[in-house]
Amino acid sequence: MKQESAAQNTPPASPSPSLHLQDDSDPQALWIFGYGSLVWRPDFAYSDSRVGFVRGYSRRFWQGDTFHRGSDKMPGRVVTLLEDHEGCTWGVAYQVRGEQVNEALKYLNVREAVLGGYDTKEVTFYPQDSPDQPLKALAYVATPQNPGYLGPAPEKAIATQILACRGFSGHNLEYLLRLADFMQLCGPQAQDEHLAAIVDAVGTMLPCFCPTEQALALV
Ligand SMILES: N[C@@H](CCC(=O)N[C@@H](CS)C(=O)NCC(=O)O)C(=O)O
Repeated sequence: MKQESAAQNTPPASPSPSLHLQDDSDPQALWIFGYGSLVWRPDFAYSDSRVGFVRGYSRRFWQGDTFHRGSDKMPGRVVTLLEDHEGCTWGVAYQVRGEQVNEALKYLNVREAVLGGYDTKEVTFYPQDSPDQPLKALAYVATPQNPGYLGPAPEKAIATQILACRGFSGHNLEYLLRLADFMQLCGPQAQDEHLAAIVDAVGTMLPCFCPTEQALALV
């Protein structure tokens, strides 16, 4: 999906991201952008949510995961954001307010940073229903410097890895298919060729891995 070059806000790391990301309309509010498991399992209290996208980033299954969707011996693959001037990544932004802000940040620090190797980054989020009114949001991004980063691989190899891995939050295939389901719901304007190629590769390999009824039991 071609996008005009996005002005990318890359703020310095901030120990209190909410100071940089306050919602002008509600200083107590903070928006958190989810583009992977946060899309279907935020698991923190929030006051509002919007489907939409961020420009200047592409989603990639380039982060290893040895806890939620994999193990030390067989790391799974989960998503991160890659800076890409022509990129556009769809997801969900959640608004947290008042007490919810610290609760969400404490929870996500453990889930994303401590257990997942993600770091926080300020992004500009465009709500699907009002792209002319973008919002500042906090995103959790796994950079190449984090120890769990796996980097690029052919989509077929990524599919093979996903089919073989599971962790404390479930099978890696569930992670892939729930994200693919979300993208279907976003409509035809939401494209993710990387995700679609991995889903296609899984579809061609799944019958070789196990009969359909066993495959359905995986997720
Ligand atoms: N930060 C991305 C990716 C988050 C993600 O998938 N993180 C993993 C940590 S490795 C996770 O929370 N997994 C929980 C699960 O797989 O259910 C997002 O905003 O959704």
